[in-house]
Amino acid sequence: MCQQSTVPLLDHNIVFYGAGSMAEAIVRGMINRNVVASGKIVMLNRSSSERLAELRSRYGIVGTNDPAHKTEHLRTSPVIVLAMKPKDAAEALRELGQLLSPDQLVISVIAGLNIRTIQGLLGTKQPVVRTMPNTSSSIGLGATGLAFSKEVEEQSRRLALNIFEAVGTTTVIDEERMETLTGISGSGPAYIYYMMEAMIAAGIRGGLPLEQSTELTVQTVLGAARMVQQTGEEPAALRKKVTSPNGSTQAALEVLERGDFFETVIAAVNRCAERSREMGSALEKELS
Ligand SMILES: NC(=O)C1=CN([C@@H]2O[C@H](COP(=O)(O)OP(=O)(O)OC[C@H]3O[C@@H](n4cnc5c(N)ncnc54)[C@H](O)[C@@H]3O)[C@@H](O)[C@H]2O)C=CC1
Ligand SMILES: O=C(O)[C@@H]1CCC=N1
Repeated sequence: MCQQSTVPLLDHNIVFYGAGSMAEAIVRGMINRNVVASGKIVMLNRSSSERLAELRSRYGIVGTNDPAHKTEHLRTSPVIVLAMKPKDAAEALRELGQLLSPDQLVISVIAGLNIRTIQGLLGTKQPVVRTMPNTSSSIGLGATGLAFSKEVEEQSRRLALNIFEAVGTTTVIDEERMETLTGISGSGPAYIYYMMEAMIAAGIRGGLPLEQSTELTVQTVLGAARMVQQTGEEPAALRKKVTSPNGSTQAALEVLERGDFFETVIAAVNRCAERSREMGSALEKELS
């Protein structure tokens, strides 16, 4: 299921446990889209007060790393978003499990960490939504995959979908496919940026100023994505329309083929998925 829609204002407090890039991307998107009043967003970060001050002034959110406030928010907020790195998750979840009551919804954005492990580390059969968003959520163009534990009731399911629909599209999948999805849309923006870096560099090496090379690259990527979206044509069909027989595009694509571009991208997606599983397994070991 893929959809994008405007949603009603959330009336819940929502705690972001970990206030890094991904948490900020979602918060920024939610505030931009007026999904929730900024005063209802609480961001907890382990170390840096500077980071929290920056987020408070940028978005008007409530940010704290005071232990008593943190405990109070974690105890009482109906929705808690786990947004720390996988390496920090086990400790945080063990601590969190002591504080939760059964109706609090836990939403995780952590790569590789599966629902069974989340519940195991919490030590409770908490309703859990496992998600994989991406940083484009910050401009409302995210793509988020979601899987639900069986404890998640319809209302909470809707709530989680509302949060991520507000910052882009949502795709509900079987949890077993979450690593593949991570390889495509979770990490995918980085591959596109890498391709853009190379195109910009090529423009500069060919004598274009940085600004022009960047503008041409950005518009090209944007236009290509929109063409696929708006024409409904397959990327391969659109590619063929650019490629005149024996022309310049064909010559360029032959170079990409010689570099095994297609299979290299697939190998990158697969390796990303495998790495997510490795991170998940490391966390699963914390259970024993
Ligand atoms: N950056 C991305 O594009 C995406 C990231 N993710 C997932 O999001 C999670 C966060 O990633 P980033 O935001 O990139 O990392 P980050 O390193 O920017 O942010 C994580 C933050 O969590 C804080 N933290 C760690 N342990 C904590 C604790 N016990 N209490 C409070 N705060 C704590 C850290 O101080 C840090 O500021 C990861 O698990 C990653 O797998 C998912 C999708 C995309
Ligand atoms: O690199 C990572 O592990 C995270 C997961 C998806 C995007 N960034």
